[in-house]
Amino acid sequence: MDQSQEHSEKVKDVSLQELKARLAEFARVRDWEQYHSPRNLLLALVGEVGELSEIFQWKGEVEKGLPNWSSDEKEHLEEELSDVLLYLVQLADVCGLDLGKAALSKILKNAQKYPPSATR
Ligand SMILES: Nc1ccn([C@H]2C[C@H](O)[C@@H](COP(=O)(O)OP(=O)(O)OP(=O)(O)O)O2)c(=O)n1
Repeated sequence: MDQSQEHSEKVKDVSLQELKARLAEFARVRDWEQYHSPRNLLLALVGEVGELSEIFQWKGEVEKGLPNWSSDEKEHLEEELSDVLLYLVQLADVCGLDLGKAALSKILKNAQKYPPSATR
């Protein structure tokens, strides 16, 4: 079993708090906190959204579950999705916001704005 397989076996669920803490440590030990301003992180996030979009660019519509994609293509997609998530988590953190709490609260607001009966 290689290191990444071993890692994915061990990881059952991942919290935003854990990602936030690990990313803060990653930046701290490299002395990169000085670069991680809200604006810089936002630009990095947008750059990664661009890289994510490139994966789908020119492909036409893609079937859910990606049945025709190679494992390399799926791994590439996992990496770009992760980059977006990791910059998003860092952006919320340096803004002093609790992203998990905010997202749950937004889901509640969305449900009030779009009640199930109104969407049928
Ligand atoms: N100042 C930085 C630089 C990188 N990262 C982390 C967040 C992303 O998960 C990843 C981004 O690294 P790269 O800029 O090397 O981007 P890619 O991984 O997309 O590489 P490439 O652009 O060569 O495909 O590293 C970070 O937290 N802070």
